[in-house]
Amino acid sequence: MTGNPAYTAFWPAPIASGPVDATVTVPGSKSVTNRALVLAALASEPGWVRRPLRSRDTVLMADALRAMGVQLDETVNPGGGEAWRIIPAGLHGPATVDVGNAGTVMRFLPPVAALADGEIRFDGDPRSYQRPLHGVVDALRVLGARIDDEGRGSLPLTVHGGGALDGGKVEIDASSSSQFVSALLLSAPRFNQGVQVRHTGPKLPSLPHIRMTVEMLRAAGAKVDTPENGGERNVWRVDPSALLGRDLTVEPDLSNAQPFLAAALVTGGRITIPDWPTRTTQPGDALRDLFTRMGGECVLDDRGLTFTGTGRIHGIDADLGDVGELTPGIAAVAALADSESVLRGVAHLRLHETDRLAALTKEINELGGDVTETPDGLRIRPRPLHGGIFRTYEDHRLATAAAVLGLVVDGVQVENVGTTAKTLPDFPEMWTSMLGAPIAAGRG
Ligand SMILES: O=C(O)C1=C[C@@H](OP(=O)(O)O)[C@@H](O)[C@H](O)C1
Ligand SMILES: C=C(OP(=O)(O)O)C(=O)O
Repeated sequence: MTGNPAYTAFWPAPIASGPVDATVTVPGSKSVTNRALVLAALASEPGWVRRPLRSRDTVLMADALRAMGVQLDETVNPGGGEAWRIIPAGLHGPATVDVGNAGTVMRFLPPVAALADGEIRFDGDPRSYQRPLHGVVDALRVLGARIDDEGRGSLPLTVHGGGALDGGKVEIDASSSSQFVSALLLSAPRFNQGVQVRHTGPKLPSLPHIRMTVEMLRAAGAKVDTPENGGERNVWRVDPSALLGRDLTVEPDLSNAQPFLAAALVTGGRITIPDWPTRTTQPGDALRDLFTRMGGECVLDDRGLTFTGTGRIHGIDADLGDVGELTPGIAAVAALADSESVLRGVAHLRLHETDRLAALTKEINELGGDVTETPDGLRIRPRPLHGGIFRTYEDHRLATAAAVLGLVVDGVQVENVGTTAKTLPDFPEMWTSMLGAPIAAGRG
C-alpha cells in the first residue's frame, strides 16, 4: 500500500481561489493507533481499537502482529469508521515483518518479537536501513534477547525470540529518537523483571510521544514511574504485570490536521477540525500555540478546533524539539511569512523519513526561497516564491508541506503526493474537497 499510482508522478498542487472555509474530519492518530495495537497484542484478554488510522504505517503494524500470531479482525464501528478487534495469542515465529519506513513499526516490534517463540525477520524500505535502531537492539541484548544484525545495529535483522525476556535495567542514548524509549516501555510489562530505562545522552526529542506511551500503558493497567511523577530525571520504570484488553477510540491525528490549519493561515480562511481533544499527549496540539504565534486565531469548543487566518503570517523563533514532526509544515508557512523564522532543536530530523532539514532547504529554495540549515534546524527568510517541481523523498510531511505552498504559489508540482499514504491515505482528495466543498473526506 503506497498510495494511488495516479499520484506517483507529479501532482499539480491546487491553488486557493480565495480564503478556505471548510470542516475537515481528520483520520485517527498514527502514534495512538500503533501503540494501541501493540498494547492490545500484549494484553491478557481481547480488546478493541475503534476508529483506527488505516494507512501504510498502521497496516504494516497490524500485518506484523498477525504474522506473529495475533488475531486482528476488522469490523465496522457503529459510531463511524472501523473497529479492530484484537485477540492476543501466544506470539510465535517463524515470521517476517515488513517495517516499510515506519519508525513505530521498526522500533516498537523488536521487543515484541523478543517475547515471541521463534525467529522473527525484520526488513523494510531502503531508508529503514539508515534510520537509527541501535538504541533498541543494544538495549534488548542487555535485557536478554538474541538478535542477529550482522553487526550493523540496524535493519535488516532477525530476532531469535525465546518466548520470554528477562528485562531489568538498561541505559540508552535516545537522542536520535524518542521511539527507543517508547519501544522498551511498551513491551516491558511482559518482561520478567519489567524494565528501567535510563536515557544517557544529549537532549531527548519528542517528549510528548513518551508521555503518550506512559499514559497508554497506565490506561492498560501497567505501573509506570516517570521523571514527572517523582522519579529521577531521564529514567522510566515499568513493573511486570498483565495488561488489560481495552476498548479505545483513537483521537484524530493532530499532526495530520496541520496542513489544513496551515491552509487557513496562508489563505486568511477558516478551518474546523471536529473531535479535537480537549486534553491530549499528541504533539500536534502545540499547533494551537505555534500557529497563533504565526498569525492565526483559534477557538476550541464543542464543534472542535476552529482556526482562522487573519491574512497576516508572521515568522517564528521556536524550539521544535518536542514536536519535531510539525517542522515541515511550519517551514512551509514560515516561507510565506512577513519576517524571518528560526526553527531549533530538530537535528534528529536528519534521520527521519528523509533528511528533512536538507530536503526542506533544497526544495523551498528551488521555488525561490531562502532557507539555510543550522546545526540543529532551519533559518527561513521569506522571499517571493515561484512554481516548480517540489520533490518529496518518500516523506509524507514533505508532500503536505508542498501542498500548503501550492495554495498560494502558482505552478507547484508535487512529486509523488501518493507518499502521503504513509499516514494519510486520502490526502489529495481531502485537499481538493477542502478547497471545493464545506465538508471534507470522512474519518476512517
Ligand atoms: O512515538 C511516536 O509515535 C513518534 C515519535 C517521534 O519520533 P522521533 O522521536 O524519532 O522524532 C515522531 O517524530 C514520530 O512521528 C512519531
Ligand atoms: C517521523 C515520523 O514518522 P516515523 O513514525 O516513521 O518516525 C513522522 O510521521 O513525521
